[in-house]
Amino acid sequence: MQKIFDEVTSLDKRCYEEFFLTEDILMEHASNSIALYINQNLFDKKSILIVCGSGNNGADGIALARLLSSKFEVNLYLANEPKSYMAQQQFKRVKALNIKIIDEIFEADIIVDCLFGTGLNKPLDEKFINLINTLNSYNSFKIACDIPSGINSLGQVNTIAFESDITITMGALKTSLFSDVSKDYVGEIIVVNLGVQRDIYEIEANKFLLDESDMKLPFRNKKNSHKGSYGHLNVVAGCKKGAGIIAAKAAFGFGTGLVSVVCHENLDLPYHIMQTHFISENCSAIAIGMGLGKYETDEIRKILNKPIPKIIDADLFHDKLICEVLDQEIVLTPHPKEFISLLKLCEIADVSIEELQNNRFLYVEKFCKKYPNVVVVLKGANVIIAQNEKQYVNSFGSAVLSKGGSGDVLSGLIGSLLAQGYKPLESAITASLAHTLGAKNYKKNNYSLIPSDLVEEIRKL
Ligand SMILES: NC(=O)C1=CN([C@@H]2O[C@H](COP(=O)(O)OP(=O)(O)OC[C@H]3O[C@@H](n4cnc5c(N)ncnc54)[C@H](OP(=O)(O)O)[C@@H]3O)[C@@H](O)[C@H]2O)[C@@H](O)CC1
Ligand SMILES: [K+]
Repeated sequence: MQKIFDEVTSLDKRCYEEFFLTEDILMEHASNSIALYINQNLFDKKSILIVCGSGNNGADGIALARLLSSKFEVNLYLANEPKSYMAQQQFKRVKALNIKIIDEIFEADIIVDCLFGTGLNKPLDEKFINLINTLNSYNSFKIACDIPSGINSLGQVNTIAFESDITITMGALKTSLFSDVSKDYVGEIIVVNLGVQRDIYEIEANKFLLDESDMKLPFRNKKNSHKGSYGHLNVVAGCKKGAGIIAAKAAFGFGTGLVSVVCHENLDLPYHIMQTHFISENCSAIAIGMGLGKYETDEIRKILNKPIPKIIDADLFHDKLICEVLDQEIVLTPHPKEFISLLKLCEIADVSIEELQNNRFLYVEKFCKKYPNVVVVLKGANVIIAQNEKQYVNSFGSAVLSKGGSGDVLSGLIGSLLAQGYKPLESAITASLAHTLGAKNYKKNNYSLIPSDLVEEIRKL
């Protein structure tokens, strides 16, 4: 996994003060890294439009123009006068080299967006909205320098942002690149060094970007084992029984030895899934909430109070009952609408979905501060998995998963690992990664996935 930082100004400052690097050295590495990417990956292109703002993001772009000027047809556009010290220095250098500065933008093979980076500090005015709109309309290969212009430090987009194919970000990953809103703008994200290796540039962090290697699939090491060695998951089914059945099938395919659906009515289940009317004697984990609908509160309370690992989903996030069990080390898998209900029930915040989506990391942090034992999996374009002070981002998700039933598969996967004895946090991380990477492997198209396809792909991981 890779560290993510809310801000990097203090990390840049540490480079000056502790490693005696200058702003100029850092910037030369920043601009050189973009030049290197273009030289190595886009050498067949001819023209480049570099669009610069007045601060150091703009300065990166002006330096880039100097580095690429003899190899490409470079068109440098300064949207505002260079204002920061480094922007003025870089400007002096390109002027001395007679590099072409254009007054009007036009489409080029490559666009590099150097309008605003970490310094965006107010909403864009009409001039910049129009400029970014025009850039977005071009059919060029689009590179964002550090951060797509228009995304602020909290990962919010006020009106518009640059839609990049790739974001080359300086020094370390930033939280703002992983808001749900940012997902439509950042493209592929590449981190480059600023004169010291990344592990030296970076300090301790509480946020992490998950990599594929963080998925620890439940491979079996014991040769002398039987089905009981791999746990017994009980999935509590409610009114919408399909949800529980989808979860049960996913859990079975993910390695749990035995899976039973708990339901008072007789169900038509696949032959390998069992049915029980009450929680099984040897139950090693419970999945509850999905499709629950109307239920007998006392019965659910009794189940929730059993000292057995649990994954809780869906309808229970709208019931005060949930607050009674938040001291347990349980896994909760709310989507944004369910999470705002949970925040309200727990008297943490009464906010709209928009407010939550604009500040996902913040509200997860507030929740985990109050309930440090709970593992939260906040669904979204970038899933946040959190416990206590640590937050993990799974950015492998895609629109393929935006379907009824996808969440039930996830609950089943988490329940499966809990039943097999994995810890709640590791269960949530591996299950979430398997869920999104399985969906990524579904190659037919991005609209037709059904839960059984997803389970099939996950079984092949
Ligand atoms: N520090 C380092 O060592 C290194 C830094 N590096 C690079 O520096 C970047 C950060 O630079 P930065 O701090 O100068 O901020 P930046 O993003 O250029 O924006 C500030 C400028 O924009 C203006 N402005 C803001 N909002 C606006 C708006 N809505 N509409 C209009 N104008 C607006 C603002 O104007 P002002 O507020 O002063 O009026 C100011 O002039 C960072 O992302 C990375 O790319 C790398 O080279 C590595 C080494
Ligand atoms: K930018």
